[in-house]
Amino acid sequence: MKEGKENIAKKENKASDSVTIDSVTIDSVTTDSVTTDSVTTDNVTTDSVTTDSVTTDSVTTNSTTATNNNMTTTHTSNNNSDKVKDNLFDIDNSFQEFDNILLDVRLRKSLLYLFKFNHPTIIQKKTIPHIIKKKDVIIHSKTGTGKTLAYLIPVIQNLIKENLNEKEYLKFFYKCIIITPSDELCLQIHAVAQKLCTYLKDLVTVNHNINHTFYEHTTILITTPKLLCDYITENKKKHNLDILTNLKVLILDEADILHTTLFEKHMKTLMLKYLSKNYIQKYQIIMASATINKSVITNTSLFLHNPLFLSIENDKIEINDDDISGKLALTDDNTTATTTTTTGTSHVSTNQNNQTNNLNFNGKYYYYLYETELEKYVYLYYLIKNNTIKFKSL
Ligand SMILES: Nc1ncnc2c1ncn2[C@@H]1O[C@H](COP(=O)(O)OP(=O)(O)OP(=O)(O)O)[C@@H](O)[C@H]1O
Repeated sequence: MKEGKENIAKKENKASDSVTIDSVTIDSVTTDSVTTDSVTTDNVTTDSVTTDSVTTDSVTTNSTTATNNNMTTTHTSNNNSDKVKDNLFDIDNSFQEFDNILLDVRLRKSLLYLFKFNHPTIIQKKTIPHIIKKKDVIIHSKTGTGKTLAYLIPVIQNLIKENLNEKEYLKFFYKCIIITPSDELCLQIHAVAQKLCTYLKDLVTVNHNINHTFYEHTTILITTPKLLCDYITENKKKHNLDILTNLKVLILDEADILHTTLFEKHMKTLMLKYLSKNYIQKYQIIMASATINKSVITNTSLFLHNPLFLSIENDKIEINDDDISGKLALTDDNTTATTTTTTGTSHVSTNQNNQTNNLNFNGKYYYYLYETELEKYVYLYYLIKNNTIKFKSL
């Protein structure tokens, strides 16, 4: 599937090649609850970035000028935060390009200069405003539609805001944990998050604990269910340290796979013992998945707080804790349609259109039909595990 994803990226890059980004002028950047007077960012490689007037809910930035490796932002506080907060995004009209959404300048810079992405995909457009408002969401869209950035962009934006005023030792102590089924996926997500945080090294740091090579604390930790369980226990035992005390966002990527029996033991421990919704503090939960079925929603109701179901296929559907099964019929139909009967049949297709905005899927994909969900995931797990299929697939 990586092949397909790279093609999407290449296509989008091609489109953005025609846009000159030597000099960017930002008219409006929004940051709330910032009381810092001065924020300095280094490692900026832009030729010239100038922000003329930056208006924020609780902050008005008078001047932001970045030249080569030196960018300084000056903020002045204002108290009107809550009203404006709800209008962070004009969801219907203006959120067509990353260039005109209200993101931190350093985040936008990495999107425009490093990723060379100008436009959000449909699922990103749909998701980002809700995550930025700290809602629990379930992101449901086909593989390769940009779910990773759909949650990373708003989560990192929120972490930037939080960390501007944060005590130094709390900035880098596990504010966000991303759980995903395999080491390979951890590394892939890590690479994307790392790139997105290129200009934010003093505010938001990212790491994974694959191969247990990771001993330093970071703002974002990317991990698997087993590694996370081990890491929590190890820290408790050895250092009497609860690594979940500072948690603000929990993300389950490939949530459908995480809820198969393959991961049952560790997911149950995490959900019932460490991360249940009765856990001491409330944190935001985001789930991303290409297929959502009944068991996923039932299991996650253990710890989701009034989630929004955001899907490309269906319009936004509200799922309340006490109304889960009713809503499920909707998504269940979609899911079963793609996983029906004929055992062992395989297909190869090329040049399929997907549903993202102006993006076409040009790679190859293969699919096999199995009788049960479990067989499908077991098969897939071993394909990924043995590196037969690199990167992700569904
Ligand atoms: N806004 C964008 N513009 C152009 N390309 C994008 C954009 N967002 C993501 N992409 C590219 O699309 C590809 C697929 O993205 P991603 O891996 O996040 O999809 P996904 O929906 O998470 O897939 P999966 O279900 O396999 O996790 C990647 O190569 C990514 O770089």
